[in-house]
Amino acid sequence: MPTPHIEAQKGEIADKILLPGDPLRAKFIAENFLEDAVQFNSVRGMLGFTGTYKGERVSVMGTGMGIPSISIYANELITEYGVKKLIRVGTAGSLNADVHIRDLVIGQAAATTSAIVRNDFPQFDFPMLADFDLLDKAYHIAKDLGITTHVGNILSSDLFYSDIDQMKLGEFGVKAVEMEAAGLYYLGARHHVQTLGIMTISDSLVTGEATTSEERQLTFTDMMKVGLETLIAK
Ligand SMILES: O=P(O)(O)O[C@H]1O[C@H](CO)[C@@H](O)[C@H]1O
Ligand SMILES: O=c1cc[nH]c(=O)[nH]1
Repeated sequence: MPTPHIEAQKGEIADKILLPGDPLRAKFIAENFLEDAVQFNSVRGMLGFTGTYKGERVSVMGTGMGIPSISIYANELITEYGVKKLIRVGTAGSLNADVHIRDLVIGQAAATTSAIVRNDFPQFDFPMLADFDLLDKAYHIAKDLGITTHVGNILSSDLFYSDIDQMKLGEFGVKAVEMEAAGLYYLGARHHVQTLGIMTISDSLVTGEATTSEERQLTFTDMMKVGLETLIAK
């Protein structure tokens, strides 16, 4: 049965999915990496596709920007369509001088300005963690491909334009800021499914550098490959 936000029938979505924020990035992945890709969603322009990658059935779908948006899609994918492995492939801003534009950052854990945890657990701090099996696989796949990859804490901010001193977290080793991973990890814990965030550094809050659109395209391709290889790794 279709959900309020996804028009696919049951069975049209694979149990493994890549989740870029940008629905056009989902289309790019389907067109450039998947064979026999079929579009399963266009509700609100949030494009989703299922095809095969190296013979394995996989899906890719946009999530929109921010934790409220990714939480809607991840919830429906997990609870209504039975998705078990969800990997975000996003962009992020570096908070750390050692983390350069075009590098990959794999979010081992995600701090957040969102109240998602405090709403449910007012008396606890609840660390939001990536699935270790996916994390381990992604790191080794990226390393074997020769891609500069950092693993560690990230910040999932509610605001792209923030007045908070996010750079302060860089002093505590937080690698980068983006806007969705903590929400995805929280739902992974809630529903006992595997989740991971792999981000490409598109800009640096430390140096002010930013990638060109051509460079971003090439680096995005590395991240997509690592995400897909991780999804199908045994
Ligand atoms: O490139 P995506 O995956 O959308 O990720 C990042 O880019 C958006 C902000 O420009 C936010 O969604 C942030 O998390
Ligand atoms: O959320 C994001 C994504 C990319 N760059 C940023 O500074 N923030």
